Amino acid sequence: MQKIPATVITGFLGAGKTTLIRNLLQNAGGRRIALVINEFGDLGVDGDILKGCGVETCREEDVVELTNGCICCTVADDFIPTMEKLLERSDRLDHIVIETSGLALPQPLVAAFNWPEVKARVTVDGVVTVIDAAAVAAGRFADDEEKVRAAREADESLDHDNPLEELFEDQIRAADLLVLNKADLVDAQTLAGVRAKVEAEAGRRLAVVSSENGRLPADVLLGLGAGTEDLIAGRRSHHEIHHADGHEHDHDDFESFVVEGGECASVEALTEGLRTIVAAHDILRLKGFAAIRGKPMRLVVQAVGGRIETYFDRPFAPGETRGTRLVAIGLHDAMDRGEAAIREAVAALALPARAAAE
Ligand SMILES: Nc1nc2c(ncn2[C@@H]2O[C@H](COP(=O)(O)OP(=O)(O)OP(=O)(O)O)[C@@H](O)[C@H]2O)c(=O)[nH]1
Repeated sequence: MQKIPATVITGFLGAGKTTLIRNLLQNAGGRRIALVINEFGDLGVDGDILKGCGVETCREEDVVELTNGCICCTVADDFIPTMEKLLERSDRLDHIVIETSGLALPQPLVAAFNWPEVKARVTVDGVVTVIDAAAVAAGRFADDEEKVRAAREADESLDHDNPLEELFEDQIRAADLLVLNKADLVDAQTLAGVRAKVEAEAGRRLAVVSSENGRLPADVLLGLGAGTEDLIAGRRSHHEIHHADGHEHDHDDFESFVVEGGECASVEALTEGLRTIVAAHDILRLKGFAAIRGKPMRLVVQAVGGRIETYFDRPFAPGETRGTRLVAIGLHDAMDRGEAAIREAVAALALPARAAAE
């Protein structure tokens, strides 16, 4: 029996994984693709967006959402049973695509393909790591070396591990293909610099392509034939190197919560308000849905750092609450400190209830 190929799409929060998958589904050339989507945070935004993308070959039953924690930590409880269920109808599947959460370490997930139940039937076609070229160029994943040096001088015992930097490096190390996405936001020279940086980080030769909005032919993303489950032991993460004692990997460094508010006056008012909130509280990622007075459609809201995008995707369903629901993700300390203020500020963006009802 031929094994079903599975592609793991990974990359940091907001790098463009869902956008790339959406494009892939629209250009799948008739392939029947099942999607497994894992998100950090309790709001299934990516699944909701992909289910609503209107691609005929992507049926609702082919999209499985895993929102019960980060996929790399719930492999046994969630991922293996999900794969087994998908395989029950494998005769109708050409490919499986797995979108990890932006905070996942790909290594434990890929290693899970060596579990006998899965290994007999599926092979990892490749790990595709999506990189936000603009964020790399802006230094989001690198420490300010001057600051680190000063902090170390002040306290020699300081254990330097920037969680963003580590995750970024681990996701690159796991890759068979690197996608330098958001190429539209940087110039050619900057893109070349980003490429050199990630190639150096990978420490081995691997394919690198650039993209705008994840637009790449399906043949570039699928059919790598890497068999990554057999290679992953040689691509160890920082975590595996530092915690060989079996210490559980968790996501203590990051935190997420869902914030809610009422209808807003306009897209501009909402966007400006959110921009201020994101900056004031160092929110890394904010995404979800909102309602604008007088507009029957639901507004999708996507913030990656200070860059905010919105679009209306579908009418509110009868009985569906018209309001703002956003998942906010950031470093644990910043989010803990800011939670009450963030909730209050998002709630304050809404029109007074009476005006909203008018
Ligand atoms: N300018 C620009 N924006 C992009 C590009 N790719 C994605 N985006 C935007 O970046 C934001 C995040 O994109 P997503 O595809 O949701 O990113 P993600 O990696 O799935 O995010 P998480 O699942 O939250 O980790 C959205 O507003 C996208 O429209 C690109 O190539 N250029």
